[in-house]
Amino acid sequence: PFNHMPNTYHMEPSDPCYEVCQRLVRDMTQYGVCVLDNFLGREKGLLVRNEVLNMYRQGIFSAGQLVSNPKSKDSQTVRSDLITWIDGKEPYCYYIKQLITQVDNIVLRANKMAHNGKMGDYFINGRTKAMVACYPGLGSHYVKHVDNPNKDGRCITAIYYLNLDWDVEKCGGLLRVFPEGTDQVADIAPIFDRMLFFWSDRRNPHEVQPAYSTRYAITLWYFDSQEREIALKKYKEEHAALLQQYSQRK
Ligand SMILES: Cn1c(O)c(C(=O)NCC(=O)O)c(=O)c2ccccc21
Ligand SMILES: [Mn+2]
Repeated sequence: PFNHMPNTYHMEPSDPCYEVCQRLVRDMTQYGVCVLDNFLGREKGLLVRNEVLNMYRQGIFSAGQLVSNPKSKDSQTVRSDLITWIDGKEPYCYYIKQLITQVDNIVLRANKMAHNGKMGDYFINGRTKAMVACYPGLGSHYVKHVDNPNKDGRCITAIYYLNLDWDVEKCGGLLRVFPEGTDQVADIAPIFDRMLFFWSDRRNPHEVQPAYSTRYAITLWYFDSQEREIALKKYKEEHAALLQQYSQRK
């Protein structure tokens, strides 16, 4: 979806997104994580938040995974995250689509302006749909994991948080990142209008700690063109082999 961007992209320092893109390149290169606060500004942030709340009220979110709570004897299940995937063309996602376009522009420009024309040695040429996630409180959480442990093509995770007046002491829901190669952890509160980027691979295991208020976020995963191409090829070969086996069954 990026062909609308001219290839030879030259960024004017006057361009408002210039310093944001510089920040992104610098932080990703140095830490592999980048936090940008007041990303859209309050007014636009609230418009995006309202769209997500309306989606939730309309029951558009599919039932999240049920995590049976091993600790409780009555095997009560703690409902975990609720998610829905959108491409932004849906009628009720006008402002979410604007957010997505804004993030696309920044990631693309950052990728192009990085020293050797690539950020983190990736060439970004696509992304997933947007995953809108809701943790319905009640201790719902997400266990420690790596987004892309096996080279499925995703190189950058981009998360936009929508939670007004979020107090981690009261509400929990902290994102804890365990950057590879250090004992230091990065604790990121899912506060309103905060944009977060991090490398999707094994460099950044992370967990969502139990949330006690409703916690909303919108996630985009950006693809490295080469890694994605190889992953798709492998996927097609595995698929063909499975069909072959199946068609030969007695
Ligand atoms: C709901 N949710 C997630 O919240 C995260 C995740 O890491 N979130 C980090 C965060 O919200 O701060 C995920 O990585 C994830 C992956 C697949 C399906 C659902 C998922
Ligand atoms: Mn994750």
